[in-house]
Amino acid sequence: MPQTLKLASRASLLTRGFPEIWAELGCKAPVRVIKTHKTLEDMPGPNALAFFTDLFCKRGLARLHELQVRNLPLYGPVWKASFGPILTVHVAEPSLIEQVLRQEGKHPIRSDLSSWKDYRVCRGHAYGLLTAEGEEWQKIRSILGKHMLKPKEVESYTGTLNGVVSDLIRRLQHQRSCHQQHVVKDVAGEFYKFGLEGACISSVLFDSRIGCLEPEVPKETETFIRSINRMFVMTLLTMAMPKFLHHIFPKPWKIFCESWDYMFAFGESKGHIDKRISEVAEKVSRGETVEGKYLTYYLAQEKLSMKSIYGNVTELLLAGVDTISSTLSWSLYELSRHPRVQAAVHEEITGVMKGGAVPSAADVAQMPLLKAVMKEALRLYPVIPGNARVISDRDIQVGEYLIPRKTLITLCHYATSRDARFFPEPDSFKPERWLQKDASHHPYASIPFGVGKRSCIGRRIAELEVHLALARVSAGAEPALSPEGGRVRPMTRTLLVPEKDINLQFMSR
Ligand code: HEM
Repeated sequence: MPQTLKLASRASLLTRGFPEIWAELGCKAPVRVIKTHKTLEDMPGPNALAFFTDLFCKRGLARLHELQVRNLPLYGPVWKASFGPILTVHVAEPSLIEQVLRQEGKHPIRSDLSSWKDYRVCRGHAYGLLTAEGEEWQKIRSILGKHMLKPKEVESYTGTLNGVVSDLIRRLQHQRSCHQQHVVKDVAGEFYKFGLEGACISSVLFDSRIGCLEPEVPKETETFIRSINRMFVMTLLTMAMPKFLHHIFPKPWKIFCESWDYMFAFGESKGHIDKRISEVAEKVSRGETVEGKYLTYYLAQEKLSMKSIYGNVTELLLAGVDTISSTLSWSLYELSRHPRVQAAVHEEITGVMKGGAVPSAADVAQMPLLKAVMKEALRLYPVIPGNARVISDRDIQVGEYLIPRKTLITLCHYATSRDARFFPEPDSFKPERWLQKDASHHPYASIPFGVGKRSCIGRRIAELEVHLALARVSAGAEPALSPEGGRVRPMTRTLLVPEKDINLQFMSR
């Protein structure tokens, strides 16, 4: 009974107002509505020991995305869990994710507990757009946003990107010619190199090529990609470990720092940035017009310090590699498993690219099914399965809970994008669902690029890059699962990536 009363009083609306005073003044008493909320204490969730056991003893770190799906029916759409020293509130309902994002404020914070930031502080490196906060973030965002978010600006990268796609096609042809059954092993590995060479990376950032897609891949490219992988593996581990454990078990933090060291050194030591900036400065001083678009140049134009430019370039390099690779790998993997969809996509592409081997951005705009393939791949395999927000200046209401300021809030995108209420047959690859107007698609159920001020700044470049590559690869060859390849599932490595190699057979059309 006391418990019932307690709950009733929490959930009820209390009205008070000293009516006699208002009556004396000849007015009607205002109704003051005081809404009470549930607190963190009332929130359900796995106990710390169970969660810890799940994470460290049952390969839970790699299955974090699955835990989202498992916990939703157990605890409801909002639950709390301790991730090492960090208490995090999980939100797994689109309307509540929307509620969080609508309250994120002027300078949204993704996570203020990141080991990424600790590393930068430790080494004296500057923050880039991914890690910067407040006014600093706003400044970089508005410089880069001018060139990365405007459709017309992004379209102008088409030629450069198509050049990189041509190299990718040559590289895939070379790889498959080395195999009797035309199999390309570990396509994600190939698309890593494509990501690194592509879009904002070498061409767009440096306006020069770095040879990732040559038959002989430069050693430093391989090391750079390996460093990204190792850094992502160590990110969750170093965040989940309380800081004092870094001294007792130093290896994860050491590997984490060494990986970042290499990534920072990559841009600097190769001299791309300095070389390009001084070339441009010389041209400007001679009164010549500067051609070629690359983001480093714009950052330098705005008089950002070299330290800040290195920080940004390193983070942009990083942001464009796994994301592009995973999206392309899953798209082709699912097309290989669904020959009927593949045939329809091929018909669409050849209908638009009549006779022409290289599509333009305008051509891609006429390929709704191809674009739906990318959307569906990102719904099933969102590269960032659980994004985060920290609202630092005030408590916010999320559903029936009042979340104290500075709480880490995990947005469970993997769970919402596999929720049958919003996507019937949620585990099936059905790109056509994006072509129908369906009221059940809540706009926040599948948001692979995030929404709002802090959403992915590379979205338009990434979409163009993936669409151009998918169109060319699908036009020229028929991807199929390699005879020995089985089902490939996703795993969390901070980002969602294929658990094992995806090996695809490419038969010429
Ligand atoms: C399919 C590919 C991609 C996906 C799915 C993706 C997804 C995301 C997501 C979910 C975020 C976090 C958004 C948020 O917190 O609300 C993000 C942020 C970001 N992405 Fe991407 N991304 C992709 C490709 C790229 C590329 C190619 C670049 C580089 C050109 C890039 C650069 C960034 C940057 C710099 C941020 C941080 C933005 C900020 O904090 O203001 N992304 N991305």
